[in-house]
Amino acid sequence: MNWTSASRNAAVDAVFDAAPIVPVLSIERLEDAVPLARALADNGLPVLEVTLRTGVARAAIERIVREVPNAIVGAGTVLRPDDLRSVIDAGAVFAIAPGSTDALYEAAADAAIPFIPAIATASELMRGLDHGHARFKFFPAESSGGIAALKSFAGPFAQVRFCPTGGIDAAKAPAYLALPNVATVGGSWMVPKAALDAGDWTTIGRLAAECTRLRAR
Ligand SMILES: O=C(O)C(=O)C[C@H](O)[C@H](O)COP(=O)(O)O
Repeated sequence: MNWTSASRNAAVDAVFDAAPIVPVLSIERLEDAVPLARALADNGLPVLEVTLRTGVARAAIERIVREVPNAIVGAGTVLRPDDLRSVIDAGAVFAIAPGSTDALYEAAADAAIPFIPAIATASELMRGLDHGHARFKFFPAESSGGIAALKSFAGPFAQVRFCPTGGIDAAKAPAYLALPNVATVGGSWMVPKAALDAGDWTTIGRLAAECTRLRAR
């Protein structure tokens, strides 16, 4: 794919606009991947960020892609060009990073799937704009200025849309979603570790359903 700014923005917007909240997942046991993805996607959160923080992450992406057709599966914690290539092979439909590097921007320029870099400062954002990106994860959102920072970015960078992630929970998400430059919000609060460890898909499904009501404000 030879991305233009417009085609990349459109591809990322299709992901951003598919759900108000993006669960950020850290899957330790491969057998959890499909029931977890179903609990989320069947309760209104189809966009999933499966982080490459665990050994089974790529295999988890493959399984979810194969067995949960209503999920929109992306890979998170993509740090290097090799990560990008391997998640494309696994079937991820988007890739997202906690930051941004020249190496990743170069690898993303002709990658088969859209890449969503993260920024925390105006200068990082401007480097992304130079590479033709106008859709970013804002990470780590809460500790990088949160709502106030996003309001400040809206002035000079009116064309940019964000997915703030990092330190956000159900109580904080509505104020982010109310900002015109916030498309969707990432977070892990709907997958509490105790529920995941216990295979309590009912609780995770209920928390996911609650996320879909956060946009109604
Ligand atoms: O691993 C990555 O690529 C990340 O960007 C980190 C995650 O986005 C945050 O860990 C979000 O998690 P919470 O703060 O628990 O909601």
